[in-house]
Amino acid sequence: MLKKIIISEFGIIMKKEVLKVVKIGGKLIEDDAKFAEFLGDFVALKGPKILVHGGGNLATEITEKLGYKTQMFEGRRITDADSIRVILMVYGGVINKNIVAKLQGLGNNAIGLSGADGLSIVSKKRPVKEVDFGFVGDVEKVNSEFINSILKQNITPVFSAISCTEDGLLLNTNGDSVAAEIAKAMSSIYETELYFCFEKKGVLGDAEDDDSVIGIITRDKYQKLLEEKVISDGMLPKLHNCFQALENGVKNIFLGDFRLLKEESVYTKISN
Ligand SMILES: Nc1ncnc2c1ncn2[C@@H]1O[C@H](COP(=O)(O)OP(=O)(O)O)[C@@H](O)[C@H]1O
Ligand SMILES: CC(=O)N[C@@H](CCC(=O)OP(=O)(O)O)C(=O)O
Repeated sequence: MLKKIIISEFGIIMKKEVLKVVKIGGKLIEDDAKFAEFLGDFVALKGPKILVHGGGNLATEITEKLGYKTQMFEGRRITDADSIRVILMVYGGVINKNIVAKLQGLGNNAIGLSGADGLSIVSKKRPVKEVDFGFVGDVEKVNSEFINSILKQNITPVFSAISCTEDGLLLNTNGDSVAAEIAKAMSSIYETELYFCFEKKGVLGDAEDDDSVIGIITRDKYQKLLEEKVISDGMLPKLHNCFQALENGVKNIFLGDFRLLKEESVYTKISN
């Protein structure tokens, strides 16, 4: 058990157990060698852990093969009635089940979930403002007690980027948002750490230079990066989610590539 123990002059204070919430992006899932290395490191993590996966790339590929168009706006997919069917098949089906099976093969018991399972991630359809996102949800509630009941059985929950309304409507939800909302909700029970594993070694100061990783991003730095337009596309919701999580109880947040779970990896840390 990874519990932090602090010895003060008044005796021993037991701190909350550490929970790691790890998000893996769709592009990494498709790279067999990198994904295998990532899964090995994930399985080796001690203590309770949760895996959240994306799959945007594969969803785009299948959608286009079927002759439908893909439209993104500020890093989020505009999801019409045809797209949501593909999303459910790809995220909830082939990707989620393959990851769970791979974890089982590595001796790590796991269970694949969408937000509808145990009504674990409740969302609301994104209101139509400047853009109508269609079947896209914003998370409103995470059922932390249900998720904890799985962790307590030593089973790793593996979440796809699918949420569900109270009325039973399945909605596509940005995977980074799902991870951040789970981490926020679990912070009432655990000391929570959030890891975003994606294509790059961290947040880059220069999009052309893969080695220009910014070590620490504070809120002030984040505002500057936004103003200077150093961040774009999928990095916009990713960093927005990071600061939301930091302000809502998540202790530590890291962004990096498939090696992020290794001790010696290069990464960006999000800080106040
Ligand atoms: N400053 C930046 N540093 C790193 N990546 C950036 C930056 N600005 C934009 N990006 C883009 O954001 C992408 C990460 O977002 P996204 O594709 O949604 O990740 P994920 O693979 O987790 O889904 C990177 O692959 C990169 O193309
Ligand atoms: C609403 C929305 O944008 N949902 C995302 C969910 C998948 C995801 O986040 O996948 P990656 O992590 O691989 O980008 C999408 O459909 O692309």
